[in-house]
Amino acid sequence: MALMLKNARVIDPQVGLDEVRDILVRDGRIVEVGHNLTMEKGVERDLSGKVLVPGLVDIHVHLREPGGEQKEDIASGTRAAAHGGFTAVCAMPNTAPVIDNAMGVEYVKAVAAAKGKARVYVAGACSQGLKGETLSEMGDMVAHGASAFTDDGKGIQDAGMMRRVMDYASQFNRVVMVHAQDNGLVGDGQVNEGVASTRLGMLGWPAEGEEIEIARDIALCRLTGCPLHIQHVTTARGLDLVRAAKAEGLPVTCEVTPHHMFLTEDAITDEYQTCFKVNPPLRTAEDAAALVAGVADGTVDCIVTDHAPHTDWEKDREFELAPFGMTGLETSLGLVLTHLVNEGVIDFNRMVELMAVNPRQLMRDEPVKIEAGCVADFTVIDPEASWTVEAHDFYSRANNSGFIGARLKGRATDTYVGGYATMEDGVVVE
Ligand SMILES: NC(=O)N[C@@H](CC(=O)O)C(=O)O
Ligand SMILES: [Zn+2]
Ligand SMILES: [Zn+2]
Repeated sequence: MALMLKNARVIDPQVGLDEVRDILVRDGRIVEVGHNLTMEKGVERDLSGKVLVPGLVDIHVHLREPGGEQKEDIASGTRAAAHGGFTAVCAMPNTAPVIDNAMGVEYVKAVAAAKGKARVYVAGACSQGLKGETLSEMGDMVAHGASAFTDDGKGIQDAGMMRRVMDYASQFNRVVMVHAQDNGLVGDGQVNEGVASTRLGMLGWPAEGEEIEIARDIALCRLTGCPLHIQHVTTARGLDLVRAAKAEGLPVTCEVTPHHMFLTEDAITDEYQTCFKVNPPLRTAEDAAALVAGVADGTVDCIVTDHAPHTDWEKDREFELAPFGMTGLETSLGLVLTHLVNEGVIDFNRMVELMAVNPRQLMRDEPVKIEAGCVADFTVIDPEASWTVEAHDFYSRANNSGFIGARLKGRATDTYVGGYATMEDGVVVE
């Protein structure tokens, strides 16, 4: 099938493009990028006033299938992705059962191929059952299509075990993505340790509970040479550690989430809103500002959502008993456009690097460039659309966003995966 996308402002830093262009697609790939293109037969769309970029990729998403389908499943989670403008996501392995062997990888891939509305990269666990004790079947998982490794949700407590994970993983050209959490320091921490934990009278989660593991894993990266990706960095000093590692030339990358950039510990009031209970916790305004600065100066490699859906009945209870996590797929782009691009903190080119180019590279996938021959994965953005985040608009099965009611400017209107629309005019295509 042929597809003609006309008159969008096409932005792609990989090919130095920021101009109005037409794009002709056939059989899932770009055939031509130019002016006044024509075709004989196919679907034509006029995208005047819209911005078209390489399809956005979120490499930190909890799709919850298998085992957590009451929160989300691969069908609903990838619909939320398409609705948020994402053409691909990386599914975290902390499901039930844990994705720690080839069969699990094959299962997620098969369901995604049958029911998904986005490409799904599968991250395999580093350790069996996320227990941090015995290596998972990494080689077998890579042979069956695993794109990266992580024990997300859990920090690997033992440094020797972490060293074995990195030694072993380094032979497969896959990145080890780490959830930096020292259990001895974090314990039953609920919120950031300091003003928030004192004010709310809850157990604190110190910044050091994250920073010490970041420092340790950077040292192990130096020892093993294994590419290391720090997940959801939340503190100024944690980001400084990554900055120094990069300056040293180590293969270290990192990600930040919109909620850690645009919300702080001050959001949690004496109403104890569980939608703000996330792992790692919301930090101080100074930390959030440092993350934004890192996004602007190049220290941060990717913006990810850590989309962590939960049911209303799990979240609607005492703060200490509610699970950690908030959703993000359907608010991420709007938040980044509103708070970073529209404010002039970053431009569209940098946004594309953070949300499309670098994530694909970390998944060891081929680049998607807006040039002939490349895969036709696109995100189309209306930069002028003003909208309010409302739970009833979500395609996700879950409502646990910390941004309900936020006024945003800019959103995805159309999403294309392999030349097929997964969202058109804001509606997910069935
Ligand atoms: N981020 C969270 O608060 N929760 C995640 C786990 C994780 O990403 O560490 C989850 O699986 O719910
Ligand atoms: Zn995590
Ligand atoms: Zn996560």
